[in-house]
Parts: sequence; structure tokens; C-alpha cells
Amino acid sequence: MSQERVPWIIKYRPKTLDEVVNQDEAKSKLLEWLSSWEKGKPSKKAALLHGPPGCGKTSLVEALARSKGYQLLEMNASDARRKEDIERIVKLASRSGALTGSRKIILLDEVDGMDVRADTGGVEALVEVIKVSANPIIMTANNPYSQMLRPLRELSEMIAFKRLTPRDVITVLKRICSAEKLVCEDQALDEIAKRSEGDLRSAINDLEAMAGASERITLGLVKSFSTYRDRTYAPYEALQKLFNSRYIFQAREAPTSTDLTPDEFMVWINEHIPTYYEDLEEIARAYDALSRADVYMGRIIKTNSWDLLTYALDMMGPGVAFARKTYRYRWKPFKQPERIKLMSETKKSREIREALAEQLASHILASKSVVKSDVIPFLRVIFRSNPRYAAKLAESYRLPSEVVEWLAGPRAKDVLNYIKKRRVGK
Ligand SMILES: Nc1ncnc2c1ncn2[C@@H]1O[C@H](COP(=O)(O)OP(=O)(O)OP(=O)(O)O)[C@@H](O)[C@H]1O
Repeated sequence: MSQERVPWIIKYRPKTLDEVVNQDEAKSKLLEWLSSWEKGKPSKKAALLHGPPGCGKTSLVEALARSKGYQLLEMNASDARRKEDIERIVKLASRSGALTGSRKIILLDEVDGMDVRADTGGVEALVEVIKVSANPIIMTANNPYSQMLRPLRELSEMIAFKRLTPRDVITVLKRICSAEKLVCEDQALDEIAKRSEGDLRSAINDLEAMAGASERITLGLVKSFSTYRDRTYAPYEALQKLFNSRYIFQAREAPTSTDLTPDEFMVWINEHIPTYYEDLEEIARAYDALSRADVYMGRIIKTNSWDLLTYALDMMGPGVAFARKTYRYRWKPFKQPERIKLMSETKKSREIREALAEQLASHILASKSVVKSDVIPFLRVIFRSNPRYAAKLAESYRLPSEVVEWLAGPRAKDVLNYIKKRRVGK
């Protein structure tokens, strides 16, 4: 009988929570969140585990389910292309817990790989499922900060995973070497760990491939084997890379090593220049370089001249990084920029303003920007000071109640009452 070989990344998956290395903070946050579920008072309906590839997100959920006696229903979100797939699979799973008596955790891997074109509606379907789910839903993502995942972020406990250090990677590789009775030079393990850049999955795969080629793993063998991989970084990691780069080429790579577009990444740099630099002169020089990058980006977008991108990248990468006077590695807590947070918090309000401007522009034959700057501010004053007259305006322009509420703010109730009275009176 042929014996089927189990890949090492499956064979050596952590079986217990203790075997998941160097993710203690994520572990305790996840345990806390799950216990809030068990008490019937979940702090957030879902959990979104995020971090670089191969750092233990899926492994931790599997170990958690095993240790706490949950049945784990796993689904790769990027396989579920359409709204119906998500609804069918997850809805079923999220409702049946109470009937069968077995407790379930639903794990949706790689939600950032979901097909997000507007017509697929996957994210919206997932949001609805999370709201009604009777079982805890855990999602994983490498990059949780894209605009399309915003509705999921709002409903989820965000749990960050660290990139593993070379030492963590070596610990696990040594465990595997001894279980497989593999002779491996220390320097060879160091090299595999260095090349993996914290991705334990790729390190284990490399080790397995090399073990298939030779019984003894030497530094020479490693060097002849693997090549460095192109990696995608989370924005805060790319910022560490950028600000702490020793060489120009490192600073240059940083802006394109994330899933963000160069102008989105500029928002992150813009917010964090004062986080990283303390010296005023360094701050001024860094902003000067960034403003030049901004000028190039503006030109690129206006005239579609993408050949200028290289100059923009030079300015936002090396330009910002080498604004420093002397090199010193500094670790800084880079967070999601306030501007991005604010933009998402005010998204609804901006959408209403935009729609109202469009509607009024055609009524009063003015441009949308004139309506926004010269008409809407006055309407807001009228709606907040004269509800009776506001009701008349709302009726004649057929404004939906959402718009009335936005214009009238604290006086919305009064305006809506007058509208009702007018309708009854007719
Ligand atoms: N922190 C860790 N401790 C122990 N083993 C780990 C750890 N992280 C990863 N591994 C090993 O690497 C393999 C891949 O890990 P896992 O699937 O958990 O990564 P992930 O973070 O979910 O990655 P991705 O984002 O690519 O899905 C696992 O099979 C496991 O053997």
C-alpha cells in the first residue's frame, strides 16, 4: 500500500496553544474574546486576525478549537466568489449550533482575497451573516486595512499578529529536524530563517524541499537552493522598513512593498513623519521630500504620465528616510492614520452631501461645487433655525428623511413633524 506523504506544514502544525510560538498577545486577546462569546456577551460579533503570512493565524484558531472542544468549520473566503456562496455555507453553519448541540467556530481564511467587485456583494453578505450568527466567526487577513473591508473591521475584534523573528523560526525548524532525524548545520538554519523573513510556512517548505535533496543540510546547500521571495508587508511594517532603512534601495522598495497604492501609502508616511523623527530639522526635510513626491503624484494623475512614478517613489522613499542626520534604529508604534479613520467615519456624511449637491445642482442650475460651498451651508442654517420653513423646502425638493436629518441635526424631529403635518393637511 502506498503511504501518502503529509507535507510538513500540516504534519507539524501546532496541536496545542502552547506550541504556537511568540504570539502571546494575540492568544490572550483571542481567548478573552471567545470567553465573552461563551458568556453570551461578545464584545464584538466577529474577530479579524491580521498579520503577515505564515505567522500562525490559522494555526492558533485550530489549536484553540481543539483545546476548547469546538468543532471548526473552515472555509477559504477567496474561494467563495459570490454572495450566494457565502450566504449558503456560512449561514447554515452559523445557525445550526444550537440544534446539534456541538459548539462551532467558523473560520474564514483570507477575507482580503475575496472577490470584491461591486456586483458580487461578498462583503455585504458576510456582514449580514456576522450580525445574525449564533456561533463565533473568526476571519483572517494579511491586509485588513483596505477600504472594502471597512464594514468587517467595524464589526470585528481586531487582533494583530507579529511577524515571527528568525529566532522563532529557528526554534520550530530545530523541533522538526530532531523529529525527522535530520542533520542540519546551525548556519544553514540561520540562512533559511533569514530568507523566510518571518514566514514560517515558507521556511518549513524550504526545509522539507532541501531534506528531499540531501540527508545533510549545509549552508552551501541552502545557498544553492532558495532565492529571496518578494513579500507584501502590512503598512506599519513597510513604514518600519522605510524609516529604518540603511540603504537607498531598501527605502526605495518600501513604498511598493504593501498592498496600498503609492498615494495611499503617502498618507501613512505623512502622518508618521513626526512619530519617527524628533528633530525639527529632520521633520522639515522629510516633509519637504514628501511634498515633492506629492507634486509628482499630482502630475501623474492629472496627465497620466506614469513614467514620473519613479521620481515620486524616490522622494517618498529615500527622500523621507534620508532626511535623518544620523542613523539609529528606532522602533516606533505606527498606527492607522487619523485621516483614514476620519474619512471612514465621515463616509456616510460625505455621501449624503454629495448626493444632495447633485440633486440641487440640477434644480437650481449651478455646479455641484457651488452648491456645496454656497448653498448647503445656508440650508443647514435654515434647517436648524426655522423647521417650519425647512419642512416646506424639504417637501418641494422631495428630500429623503436621511437628508433632512443630516441637514437639521438636533432639530430633525421638528422638521419631520412639520413635514408630517403638511402632508396630513393636504
Ligand atoms: N506562531 C507559530 N507557531 C508555530 N508554528 C507556526 C506558527 N506560525 C506558523 N506556523 C507554521 O507555519 C504553517 C503556516 O501557518 P498558518 O497557516 O497558521 O499561517 P497564517 O498566519 O494563517 O498564514 P496566512 O496568512 O498565509 O494564511 C503552519 O502549518 C505551522 O506549522
